[in-house]
Amino acid sequence: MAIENNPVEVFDTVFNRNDAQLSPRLEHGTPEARTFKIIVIGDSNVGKTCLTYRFCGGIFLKNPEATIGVDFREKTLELDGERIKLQIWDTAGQERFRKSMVEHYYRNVHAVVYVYDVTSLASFQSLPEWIGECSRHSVGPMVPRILVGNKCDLGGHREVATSHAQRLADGYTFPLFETSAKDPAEKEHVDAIFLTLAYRLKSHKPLRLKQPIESGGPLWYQREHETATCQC
Ligand SMILES: Nc1nc2c(ncn2[C@@H]2O[C@H](COP(=O)(O)OP(=O)(O)OP(=O)(O)O)[C@@H](O)[C@H]2O)c(=O)[nH]1
Repeated sequence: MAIENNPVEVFDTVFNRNDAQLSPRLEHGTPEARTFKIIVIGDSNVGKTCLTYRFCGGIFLKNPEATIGVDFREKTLELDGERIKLQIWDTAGQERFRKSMVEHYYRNVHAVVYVYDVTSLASFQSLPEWIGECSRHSVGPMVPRILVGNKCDLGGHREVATSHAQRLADGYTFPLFETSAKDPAEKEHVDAIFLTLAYRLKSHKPLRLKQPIESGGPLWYQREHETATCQC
């Protein structure tokens, strides 16, 4: 659900419904999918909207408008024979678009994706503030989180070294992914971000770190013996 109108109207139409209403019942006879709410947060312009579009729709949005309040997308996955629905809340990076709705982002959150832009040191330096904001809004320490460095296709303009990001991620014990919403070859890595969270939420098991697929290539994490198919 893209929210493009007056934020106040949007607030009324979306947020005054409870989570059950946000996850409509499936047709009779279809197994109900377990639903998890994932919020995607980080500075404006880091690519939060493009990452969620790449995962949910398989496309790259060239000229997305700045998110006002929140955009809301869903994707249903079948993981090891179980239907899992991810409600992905793409939140506004700009403070002026966040104020009235911030409490609602953090209500009943199951997982968090923190995004920075590898070509913007400032967006990386903001991460502790975003992480602190989650804590201030009672997102508990057991809520799975992932750190994502986006825009890896712009390698020549990189301002955040992988080693630097890895140190931060290790300090918080979050997995780190580096990827690009733009590069179609990176789609698998974008999917891996959300699938990693989906498996974690489904099983309540800790994430297990494995070696990056190619040394020097994008970092991502994979769980053994797990396969997924997506139903859009
Ligand atoms: N080169 C490159 N550009 C990207 C990538 N992801 C997003 N962009 C561009 O970065 C700009 C911002 O992308 P958005 O997805 O709107 O960023 P956002 O974080 O959602 O921004 P807000 O809605 O303001 O919070 C757009 O011009 C995108 O086309 C990427 O992986 N590589």
